[in-house]
Amino acid sequence: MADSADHDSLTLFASASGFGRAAVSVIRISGPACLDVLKAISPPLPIPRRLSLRTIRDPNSRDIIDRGLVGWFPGPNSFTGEDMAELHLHGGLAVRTAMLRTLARIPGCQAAGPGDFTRRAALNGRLDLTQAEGIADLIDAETEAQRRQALRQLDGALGRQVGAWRETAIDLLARTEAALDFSDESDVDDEGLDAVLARDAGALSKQIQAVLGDGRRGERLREGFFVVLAGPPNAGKSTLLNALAGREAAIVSSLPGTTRDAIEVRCDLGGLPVVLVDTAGLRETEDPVELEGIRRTRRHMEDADLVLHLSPADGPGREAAQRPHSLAVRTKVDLVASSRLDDGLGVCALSGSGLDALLEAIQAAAEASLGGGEALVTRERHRSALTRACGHLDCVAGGMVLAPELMAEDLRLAVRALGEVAGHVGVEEMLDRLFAGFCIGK
Ligand SMILES: Nc1nc2c(c(=O)[nH]1)N(C=O)[C@@H](CNc1ccc(C(=O)N[C@@H](CCC(=O)O)C(=O)O)cc1)CN2
Ligand SMILES: Nc1nc2c(ncn2[C@@H]2O[C@H](COP(=O)(O)OP(=O)(O)OP(=O)(O)O)[C@@H](O)[C@H]2O)c(=O)[nH]1
Ligand SMILES: [Mg+2]
Repeated sequence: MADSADHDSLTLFASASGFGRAAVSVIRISGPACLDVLKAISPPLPIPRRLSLRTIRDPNSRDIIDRGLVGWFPGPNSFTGEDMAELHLHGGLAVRTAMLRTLARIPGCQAAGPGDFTRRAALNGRLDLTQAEGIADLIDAETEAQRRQALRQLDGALGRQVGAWRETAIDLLARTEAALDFSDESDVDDEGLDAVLARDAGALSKQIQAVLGDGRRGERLREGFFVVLAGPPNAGKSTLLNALAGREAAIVSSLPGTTRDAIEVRCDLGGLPVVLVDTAGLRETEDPVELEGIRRTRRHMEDADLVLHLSPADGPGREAAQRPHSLAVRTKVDLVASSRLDDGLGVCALSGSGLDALLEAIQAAAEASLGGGEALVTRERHRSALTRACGHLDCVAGGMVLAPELMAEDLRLAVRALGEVAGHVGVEEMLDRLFAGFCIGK
């Protein structure tokens, strides 16, 4: 965080393309010194918003750093709203290091922290807080459904909806305050106004609650659908995880009690983010390490969106599904004659037989949980602010008994809670929290 109220005079720079080796790396610069920096390192100044090939030099030594493409984006029509520049360099480690060092030596320039560019965009009114979150989610999106949801939020879908609710609440507040102002004028009949306000507040609360009643799909799509592989030691949990992941993520052995720590593998099932968790086999044991592993298994099973109960086909009968969100799966079906297999899910992780049907079943469960329409609420932050707003609106809605002053206060608190979502209030603090999870250069 290089920014605070009086730091806008600083010009920030950072690699916008990470720190690995690549064909091209992009360095972004934003702030009042941009124009002078470009004139000093890569004259002449390019035509605005058109990448131009330039020799880029250290302004003091005149040493050539690289020959690259330079972009000049004068404010206020830039991503941050400030003057901005981009240097598209060869993507080598030494090139980037030399460039960043050179920029750091230019007076008024400072290396940006995580999220600093987006923070400036938000503080300059180019984005609201929900759109800034959309950017963070878009960068983190690993699957198609996550990408679409993030893009929708970046496009302002949540911000617009909450903005409209806030306008409605402001309107209710204005009507209440008008009634308060005129209440001592005996000829103004505000009899019945309370009832109308209560009804309108209740209607607004219902609208918000309808959106909140989405089964947390938006939040869960960001987190992923958690599938826990559970069952007795040696059931073949780790072998199945590896087969599903397509790599040797977990250690497999014929010794029961091999897996102790939970092992997570992220995958993409039909565009949905699924996290497979291999766990320690459940059994009675004295081994303190294994006991801890089993304790963790139980915790993972409680938190899971879906539990696969694995049991070897050559062992005792199929376990009945213990919870609604669980599936019984027989493993090692190669060990028994096919005539002895029941109709349920069965896999042989060694040959891959049955894996497609299992993946289909997992995908169907993930679709039932995460799919089914576009969620607006994507973070607990949104949910808690909207829930608070509903609480205040419901006080007004249920409130023939409330004094108009108290109605006004509840409406004010509802407006405030709704304002938090897009960052009309408390924006600095929210930005700090959000950008703690951002990457540098964004
Ligand atoms: N090279 C490069 N690619 C990039 C970005 C970038 O900053 N640089 N982006 C960075 O996130 C994303 C694109 N987002 C952007 C959003 C707004 C503006 C911008 O200049 N907006 C101005 C002018 C718009 C116009 O001319 O149509 C504005 O909104 O006023 C640029 C990029 C992804 N790709
Ligand atoms: N024949 C056959 N053997 C299997 C199959 N899947 C796993 N095995 C074997 O079963 C043994 C146990 O496999 P693991 O995957 O380590 O079992 P686990 O459930 O993870 O066991 P713990 O981590 O100890 O709880 C290993 O020797 C595997 O090679 C299968 O489909 N068929
Ligand atoms: Mg194991």
